[in-house]
Amino acid sequence: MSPVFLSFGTGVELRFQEKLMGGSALDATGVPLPDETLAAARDSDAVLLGAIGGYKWDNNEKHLKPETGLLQLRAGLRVFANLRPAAVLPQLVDASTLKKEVAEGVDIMVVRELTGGIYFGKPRGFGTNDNGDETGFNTEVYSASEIDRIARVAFEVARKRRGKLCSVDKANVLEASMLWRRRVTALASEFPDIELSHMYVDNAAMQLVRNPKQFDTIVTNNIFGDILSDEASMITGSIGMLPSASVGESGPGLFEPIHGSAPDIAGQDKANPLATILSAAMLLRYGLGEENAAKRIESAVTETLNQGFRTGDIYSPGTTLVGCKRMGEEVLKTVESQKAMAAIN
Ligand SMILES: NC(=O)c1ccc[n+]([C@@H]2O[C@H](COP(=O)([O-])OP(=O)(O)OC[C@H]3O[C@@H](n4cnc5c(N)ncnc54)[C@H](O)[C@@H]3O)[C@@H](O)[C@H]2O)c1
Ligand SMILES: CC(C)[C@H](C(=O)O)[C@@H](O)C(=O)O
Ligand SMILES: [Mg+2]
Repeated sequence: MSPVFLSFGTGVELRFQEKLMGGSALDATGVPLPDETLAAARDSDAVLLGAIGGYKWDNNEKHLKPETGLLQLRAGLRVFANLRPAAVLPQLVDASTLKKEVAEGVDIMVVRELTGGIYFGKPRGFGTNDNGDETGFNTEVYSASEIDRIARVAFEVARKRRGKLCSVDKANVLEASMLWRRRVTALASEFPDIELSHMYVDNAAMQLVRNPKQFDTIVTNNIFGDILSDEASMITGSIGMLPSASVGESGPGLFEPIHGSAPDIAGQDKANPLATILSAAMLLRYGLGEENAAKRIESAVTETLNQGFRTGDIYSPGTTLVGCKRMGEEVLKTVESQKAMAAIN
């Protein structure tokens, strides 16, 4: 596709290129992440990713799965730090499955390690044990430097928030977690202003629904971060609300909703587009340093919710049920009217 230019009304002009990955890339090229896509992503200032996956490719061999393409993209861009904010918007308290007094005011940032751990550790594969029984195996492995770099990001993130960092691990059982806890604890002396705590992941999963307000910033490994961020999303009302930003030491960041392709509702105009729209806001903020443009998108989302528009996943009585397309159009309308207001003032 040829580049598309978009004027943003804040003095920001973006040039877009669309590239295939995941199932669409598999169908068109036979691989989930074509070289051309990775090269274009590396050559960009930031990458916005649509959710991948679907039943059609679920039984593919591992190297031909859409998910493998996503892991290759994350690794290829070296975006080891995945920020997943889960904040309960006042307009959506009623959409939370938790009681109002538990959900109200929750504002958590999950800092998930994204390019290491069991997702990438070797050895992995299938085999046969001494009894002739088939096995499947993966390896949870972290190096000290991988832990240090994600912990540093998390301490810095906590510093810009409420100064509390909870490191989540399984150090009562797993060696990789024992090293994790030791390194995070050692780093704490560089951040004396941050209140560091540690929690086992099983307890953290429970505490997130018991009393989520106790959390400010959470730092954890790849797989625990995957699971806990989905859990945290439900406190906010829906996984359809949660954006994410993945960043590395240099190079473009990767911005994507935390949800998947929602194949159970595909083609029904039901999906909530706000997680993706809010990922675009994160792209502007963290990827391009365009804070004003990011705020403009976020306030358009807030305003659209204030006007009462809701997709099915965040619907509550008294609000207006709309589909995915209409929700997107309403956000766009709000951006346009804010742009017009800004031009008048
Ligand atoms: N980053 C990604 O691209 C990503 C993330 C998670 C899962 N996946 C892939 O997506 C596919 C489906 O996985 P899954 O069903 O476990 O997870 P999913 O996140 O796609 O869906 C889980 C549930 O949440 C609902 N949901 C998700 N996004 C929604 C939205 N925007 N609005 C309303 N409801 C929404 C779905 O309808 C479903 O009931 C799989 O192939 C999986 O590998 C991709
Ligand atoms: C699709 C899958 C590879 C991915 C992950 O496990 O990281 C997804 O669940 C996510 O949370 O982005
Ligand atoms: Mg996930």
